[in-house]
Amino acid sequence: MVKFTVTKKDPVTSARTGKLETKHGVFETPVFMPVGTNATVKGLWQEQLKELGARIILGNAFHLYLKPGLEVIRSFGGLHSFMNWNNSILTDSGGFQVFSLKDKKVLDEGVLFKSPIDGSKIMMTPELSMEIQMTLGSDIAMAFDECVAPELDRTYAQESVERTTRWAEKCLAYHDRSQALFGIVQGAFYKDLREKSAREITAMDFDGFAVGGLSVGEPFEVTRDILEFTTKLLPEDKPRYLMGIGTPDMIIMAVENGIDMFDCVLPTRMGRHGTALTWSGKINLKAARHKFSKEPIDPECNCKVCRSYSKGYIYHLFSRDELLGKMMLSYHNVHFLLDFTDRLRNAIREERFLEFKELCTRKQLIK
Ligand SMILES: CNc1nc2cc3c(cc2[nH]1)N=C(N)NC3
Repeated sequence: MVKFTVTKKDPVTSARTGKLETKHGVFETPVFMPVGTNATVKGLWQEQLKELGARIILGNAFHLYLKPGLEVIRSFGGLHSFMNWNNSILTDSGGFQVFSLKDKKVLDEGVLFKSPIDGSKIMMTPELSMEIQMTLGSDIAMAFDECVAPELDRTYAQESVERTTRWAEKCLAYHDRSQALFGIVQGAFYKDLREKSAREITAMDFDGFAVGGLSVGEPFEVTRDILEFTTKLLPEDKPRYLMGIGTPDMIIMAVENGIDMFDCVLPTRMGRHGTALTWSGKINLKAARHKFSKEPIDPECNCKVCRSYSKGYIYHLFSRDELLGKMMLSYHNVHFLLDFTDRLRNAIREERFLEFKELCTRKQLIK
């Protein structure tokens, strides 16, 4: 179970702060959740995540079911002890991952696909997704949903919303509620389908609600328009989670519309490719202009990397494709987003949300 309370509402926008309690601790929202797909946030040790202040991370039912598999996870007594992480974990249901596979068959009882690991045939059903997440023992599990490519026609999008609703009912029927269970609202970019999905999903007894199917390459204005419309249809007293976002402009837009939780692979993925998030925008540490730089990545950042290492040194590490460069940027980027979210939360608490948004615009952190 999770206990969620709204602690402060912004007087002008739908932004709010809250407190979310799981059996692995209490943390404040809005909260950024680093993604740890294969039981690791790539490039960081659990101790580093802790020192950065990460209070909840993501795991993934699909990936962990394929490897190491339920037998291993069960023998360790669940994901927390397997990876020695005793803060909170939210596990995604596999909905998004399965739909990213090219050769799959969507049936009413679930999705038939070939394991990308050994080619074996697997039928991922709502029940199996629940079984996996209960075995993982995460604090928050996600319903098994169908994520459709936005360009699919409206007819298919409607069928998909109906399937997601039926699968949500099956998840609730099967789940033993030993962990919190969140529903996911779909509907692509059709407001009437978003309304239908939100009405059907929020009528069910979920502990929180996610908005799925956004930030999949659509223009920022489309994301904002659909998000603003959909979030207003979600209950105020339960956590609202926008899946898969994590750049400053998306975070500000999501929180302004009343979102409490968000996750993204970007900080570590960008880190591995040499891009650093800073308070004056992104910089590419593979660019030769940094070769002689004695400066930190970001003079406004107080993370361990910025306190001890220069851009010239990190440029060198990337020029030799050294592991340490990737690890340092991953560390810095996760710190940046956690720190950004902390400052955003404080701004809401002190009724300075729009001022903070204005500051981010001036710094060209957001459009
Ligand atoms: C852009 N990234 C992203 N969008 C998502 C959307 C979803 C998701 C994960 C995502 N990650 N997981 C689901 N179970 N459904 C919707």
